[in-house]
Amino acid sequence: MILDRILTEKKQEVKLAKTLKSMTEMKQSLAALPPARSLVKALDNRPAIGLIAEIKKGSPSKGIIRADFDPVEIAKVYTASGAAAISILTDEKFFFGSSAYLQAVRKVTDLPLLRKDFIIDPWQVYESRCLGADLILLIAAALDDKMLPELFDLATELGMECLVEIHSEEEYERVKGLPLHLLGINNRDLQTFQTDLNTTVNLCGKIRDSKGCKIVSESGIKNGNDVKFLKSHGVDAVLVGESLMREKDIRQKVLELLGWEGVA
Ligand SMILES: O=P(O)(O)OC[C@@H](O)[C@@H](O)c1c[nH]c2ccccc12
Repeated sequence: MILDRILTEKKQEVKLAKTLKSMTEMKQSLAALPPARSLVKALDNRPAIGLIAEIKKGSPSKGIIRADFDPVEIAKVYTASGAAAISILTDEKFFFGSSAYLQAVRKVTDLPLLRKDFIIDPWQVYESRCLGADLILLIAAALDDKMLPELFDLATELGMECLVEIHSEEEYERVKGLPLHLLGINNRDLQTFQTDLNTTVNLCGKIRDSKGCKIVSESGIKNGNDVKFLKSHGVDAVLVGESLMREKDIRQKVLELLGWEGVA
């Protein structure tokens, strides 16, 4: 499965990266950073559903999604159009991303930034904070029951929030003991790459009563109707990449997703 291939590569990548920059060095530079921004607070402060707009050049299943790709310009449009946060893919090998995109975007927006990568090692949590991330993604399927809480606690200690991603009820059972603030439900099946918004609907029903955390529906969200549908099932925010990246007029698409069509 693709996730196994990605994780094998990621382990190698982190091993090499650790030889180039030490954890001690990163710890020292943390003190100079401004505090991380809270996505939970940003979502609390808005009446409508929150949009986490993703900067995504490509993916393993689709190849290059947006050839004319300028992450800084895209971030400016997202910021000016009402996104609640920006997600930035930093994985190079499979998602055509870069840490440099995150650093560049940090300079042009005050929105919370989610570092979207395969975080499997504490070293990457420090690195994320140093790059300017406010939140990190933790994928339940990529982490065992020892590493998941360890990375979660470390991120919290560094002032960041975690978006904990699940795809099934079994995974929910594994993560529900954490002090979750943001629970991501990935509509994409990583074996088949198919997306099905009912993944969110089905899991939402089970999670809603037992948890006071924000629910973020991720992947395969194509238009304003999809967002309305998810909202009607109690979702607090949506994470959208591809359908924004395929648009010429990104601002218009953000407004459509947020249900403000015609406002601009
Ligand atoms: O491009 P989409 O279908 O709108 O999906 C965005 C986002 O959910 C997706 O990029 C994603 C969700 N979880 C991930 C984990 C790793 C890499 C990527 C992802």
